[in-house]
Amino acid sequence: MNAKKIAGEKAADYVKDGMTVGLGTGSTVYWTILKLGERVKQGLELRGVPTSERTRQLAEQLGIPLVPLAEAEPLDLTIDGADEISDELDLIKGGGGALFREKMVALASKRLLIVADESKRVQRLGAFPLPVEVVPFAWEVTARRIERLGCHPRLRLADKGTFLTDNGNFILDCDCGLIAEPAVLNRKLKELTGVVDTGLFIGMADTVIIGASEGAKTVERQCGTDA
Ligand SMILES: O=C(CO)[C@H](O)[C@H](O)COP(=O)(O)O
Repeated sequence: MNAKKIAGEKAADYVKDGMTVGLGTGSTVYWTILKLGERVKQGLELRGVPTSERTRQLAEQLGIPLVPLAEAEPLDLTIDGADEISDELDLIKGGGGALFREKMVALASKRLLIVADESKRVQRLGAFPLPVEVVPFAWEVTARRIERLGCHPRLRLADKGTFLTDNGNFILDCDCGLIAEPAVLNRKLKELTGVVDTGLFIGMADTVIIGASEGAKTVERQCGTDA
């Protein structure tokens, strides 16, 4: 069976009546949103906060009531996918290009629940190129600054030209090698003018649900491991 589906559907069990929930982006949380759509049709009271235009469209098609982030804080829970999950439950996100809104919504939430298949678990982050959202103005200059931090940025392309985020920005996919100190790298990147945000989510995930054909495994953040 589809491991992403198993993890995604399991996460929907965490959503209780009356909750305000951040709805993540990607092919794993897709299954969560589908399940929530079914439950809303059966009477579940839920307010969703989408993390991308793609997710907004899906939720609207399913009849999930949506609310702008500015009117929703604090959210009870956000459910989202990830591109890499370390042993410390630090994450690389942004493979789908939604990292900025995903981070905004997750930071406004009491709890962040991540859904993924086993392939996303790593000992150390960095095999997956780190997505960094940058403003388009003189992006090459920002890329050069990132290069000086020891990363190799590559401009993300789409079918027709440069990939644009929902915020109208570019994504630089940065090969930084295996990242020894994710919090330090995150801080250095965020200090650069031109960088909007990075796909490093440090100390943010509370719970991870890993799907596998034999079922879903849940991993909770250990107290005291926050960055
Ligand atoms: O960060 C993301 C989008 O910006 C996604 O959550 C991440 O790419 C995982 O996606 P998928 O569940 O499709 O593997």
